[in-house]
Amino acid sequence: SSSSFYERYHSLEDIYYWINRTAHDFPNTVKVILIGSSYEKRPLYVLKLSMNDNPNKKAMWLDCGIHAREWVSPAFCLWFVHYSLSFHQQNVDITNILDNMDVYILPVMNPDGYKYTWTTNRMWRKNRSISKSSGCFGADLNRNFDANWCTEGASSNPCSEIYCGAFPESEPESQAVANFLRSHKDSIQLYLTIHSYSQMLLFPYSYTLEESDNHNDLLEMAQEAAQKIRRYYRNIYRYGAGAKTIYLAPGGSDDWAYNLGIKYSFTFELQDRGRYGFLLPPSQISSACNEALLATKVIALKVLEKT
Ligand SMILES: NCCCCC[C@@H](C[SeH])C(=O)O
Ligand SMILES: [Zn+2]
Ligand SMILES: [Zn+2]
Repeated sequence: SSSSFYERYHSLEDIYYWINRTAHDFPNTVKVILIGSSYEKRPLYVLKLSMNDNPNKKAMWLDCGIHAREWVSPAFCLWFVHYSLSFHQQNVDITNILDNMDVYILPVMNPDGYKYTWTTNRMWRKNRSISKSSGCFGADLNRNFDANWCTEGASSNPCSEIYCGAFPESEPESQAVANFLRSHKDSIQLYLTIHSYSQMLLFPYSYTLEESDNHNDLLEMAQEAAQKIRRYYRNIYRYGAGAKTIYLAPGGSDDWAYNLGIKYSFTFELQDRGRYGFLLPPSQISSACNEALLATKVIALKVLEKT
């Protein structure tokens, strides 16, 4: 049954097929937008979910697969699209969200890295650009954005797992996302970026211990989401500003989107807390994605209340 499709990890080719098949099957609500290409010239496809053409609708952004080895992340983007298309008009929460917000979904932000984890090195994190001087590959796309770029919590060593790149947006993948968000910043009110693992709901800032101006709003939203996950799924998610809750991490997509003006910006770290880590078994995809879906609903509904 189709539910088993969404409870498995899929190769990059399968995901590209799924993207085009979904747009073909739902021509009135799903559009494919090519926002750029990866270092190895693979397409960066964004799916736009739009349930109606209300003129002054706002939007939210959801990206997955920025880090190659975090396979449950793309699994959630597919899960979210399937759930939205299957339960719009049935589930009151997703109906409320989709009636009032378009959703831009980037299922695999780092296709070269994702492919590499399927063919060569399951634990690869970065993209696959090459630094001629060092002969090492890849920049950490979540350190490559123009937000306190390459300060403490990133490395200027191209062989490091947290290499910040040659300069901000030096990588085609982060440049494509930044360009799209810049050109849609007036309509996009919520930015979500999906990672694994450690079960955390994080918000700006990660590049400094300073609090963001709407820190209390963001804290309340993350807290409510974590409390709902605890109540409905009996699972524990920590929450808070990134620098304090996980570690200092400059050049992140969430901090950059926040400073661009997208004042509701979150990084989700999905299951688990280390037992399997990045190698989360497919049998846990549904629980991980249901938890992420609940957090997404709570936060998106609160954004609609507040704006
Ligand atoms: N923008 C930084 C949010 C906090 C760190 C998130 C993790 C996900 Se693997 C990281 O990029 O190291
Ligand atoms: Zn990550
Ligand atoms: Zn992580």
